[in-house]
Amino acid sequence: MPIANSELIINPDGSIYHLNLKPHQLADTVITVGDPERVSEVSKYFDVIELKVGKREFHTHTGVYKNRRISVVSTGIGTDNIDIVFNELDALVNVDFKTREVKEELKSLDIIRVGTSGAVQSDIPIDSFLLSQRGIGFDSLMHWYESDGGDLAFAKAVTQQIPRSKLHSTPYIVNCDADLAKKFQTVEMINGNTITNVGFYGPQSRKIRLQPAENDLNQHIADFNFEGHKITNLEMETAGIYAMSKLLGHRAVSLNAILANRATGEFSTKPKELVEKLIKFTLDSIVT
Ligand SMILES: O=P(O)(O)O[C@H]1O[C@H](CO)[C@@H](O)[C@H]1O
Ligand SMILES: O=c1cc[nH]c(=O)[nH]1
Repeated sequence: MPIANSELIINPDGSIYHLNLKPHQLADTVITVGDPERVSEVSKYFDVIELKVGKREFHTHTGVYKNRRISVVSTGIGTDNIDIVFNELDALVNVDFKTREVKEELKSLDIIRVGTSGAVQSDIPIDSFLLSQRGIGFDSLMHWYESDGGDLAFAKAVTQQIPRSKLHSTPYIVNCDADLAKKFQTVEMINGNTITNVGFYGPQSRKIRLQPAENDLNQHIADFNFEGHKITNLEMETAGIYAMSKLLGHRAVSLNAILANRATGEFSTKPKELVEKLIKFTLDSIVT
C-alpha cells in the first residue's frame, strides 16, 4: 500500500518535507548537531562538500572526509525536532519515493550526535567529553510509538528515586549502540547516563525568576544509583535519538561536550573551542 500524500510529504522537487533532502543526497554516516551554525563547523573539515540544503532549523551538508561520505544535519533544540528529523532520515533511506512503499531491504544508518550538555556530578569536569551509554527520556517521545518502552527496570528505579510527582510522565531508557560506541572510546572519554528533558531552564532545574516545580531535582538526579549506574548529565535530544534509532533500526551514539557543571556552578570559558575539539575527534574516530 502506497503511503498517503498526507503522511509522507514529498516536496515538488522530490525532497522530503522538512529536511528538504532527496534520497541520494543523504550519506550512510550521519552526524547530528543541535545548532544549525555547527553544521559548517563540521563540514569545513570535509575534503569535498557535495551539497548544502536547509529549511527552518534543519540544515544539511553532505561531503567526504578522508574517503568517508558523511552528512551533517542540524536538529535544532528538543525531541519534538528529533521526531521530525529521524522519521525523515529513515524515510529517505527506507521508503521508495516513486512507489511510496517501504523498501523490502532496510538500511541501517550510523548516527553520531555531537552536542553540548551540563554535568550533574561534581567530579565531571567542565570541558570534558562524555559518551551517553543510556538516554533517559524525561520527555515522552518514545511513548507515542508502539514499543517495548525501553529498559523498564532502569525506568522503575528512576521513577522510585527521582521525585517527579507533578510531571505525570513515565521516563523511558534506551542504550546507545554498543558497537558504534566502541569507535569513540578513549581513555579521556567519560561514559555516562544522560537525562534528556523538554527544556533548558525549569526542566533542568535552573532558576532565574521562576521556581522549578520539583525542589532539589538535580540533587536527586546526582544521588540516583541503579546497580552502580549513576546519572551524569542533562541535555535535550539524546534519549529521543536513541529511542527513534532503536525503533527504526539505526545505530546511534551521542557525544557530549560538557559545558556546564550544575553541581559546582561552573560554565566553560571556551565553549566554541571545546565543541571544535569534539567535532575533530568525532570525524577522526569515524574514519579510523
Ligand atoms: O548543543 P546542542 O546540540 O544544541 O545541545 C544542547 O544545547 C541546547 C541547549 O542550549 C540543547 O539542544 C541541548 O541538548
Ligand atoms: O546545562 C546544559 C548545557 C548545555 N545544554 C543543556 O541542555 N544543558
